[in-house]
Amino acid sequence: MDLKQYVTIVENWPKEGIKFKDITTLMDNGDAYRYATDQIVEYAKEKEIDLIVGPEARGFIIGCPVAYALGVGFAPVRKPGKLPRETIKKEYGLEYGKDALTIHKDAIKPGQRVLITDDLLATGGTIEATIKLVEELGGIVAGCAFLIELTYLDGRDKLEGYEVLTLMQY
Ligand SMILES: O=P(O)(O)OC[C@H]1O[C@H](OP(=O)(O)OP(=O)(O)O)[C@H](O)[C@@H]1O
Ligand SMILES: Nc1ncnc2[nH]cnc12
Repeated sequence: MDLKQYVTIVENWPKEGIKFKDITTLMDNGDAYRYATDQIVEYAKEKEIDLIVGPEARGFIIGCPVAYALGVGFAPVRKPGKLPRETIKKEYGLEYGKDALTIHKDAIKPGQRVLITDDLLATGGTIEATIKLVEELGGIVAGCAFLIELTYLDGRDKLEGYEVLTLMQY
C-alpha cells in the first residue's frame, strides 16, 4: 500500500516555512491505519520486544495498537506535569521549538527490551530524549519505529547504533 497518499501536507503550519505532515488523514482510514500498524508489528516481532514506549501525543497513536497486537505493555512518555508519580526528565529541541519529556521512574524494569514508537522523525530531538529516558531506567532500546522520516532534517544522525524503521521518507 502507498501510505503517502493518506498523509496531508499542510504548508506553513505551525510556523512559516514548516511543511507539516498531518497523519490524521491516515489514521481515519481503517485500512491505512491497520496496514501501517501491521508493518511495525512485523518489525517488532523480530526484536522480541517486552514493552512499547511512545512519546506524547502522536507516539501513543502508533504505539498502543502495536502493543495490543503484540500482547505487551505500553509506557507513555509525557510532557512535564502530566504523570502523577515520580518521574525522570530530559530536555530536547524540536523543529519548531523546545520542550521536555518525562517518564515514570518505575515504567521500565532493567533489562526489558523496548521498542520506541512515534509518528515522525524530524530533528531527532524527541527520540533522543526518549532513548535517554529508557536507558536511564535500564531498558534496552531494541528498535525505533516511525511512520515518517524527514530525511532533510538528519534525525538519523542522532540514532547511530540503533535499529530504525521508517515507513515513509520525505
Ligand atoms: O524529531 P523531532 O524534531 O523531535 O520531531 C518529531 C516530534 O515532533 C512531533 O511531536 P510534537 O512535539 O509536536 O508533539 P505532539 O505529538 O504532542 O503533537 C512528532 O509527533 C514527534 O514526536
Ligand atoms: N514537519 C512536521 N510535520 C509533522 N510533525 C512534525 N514534528 C516535527 N516536525 C514535523
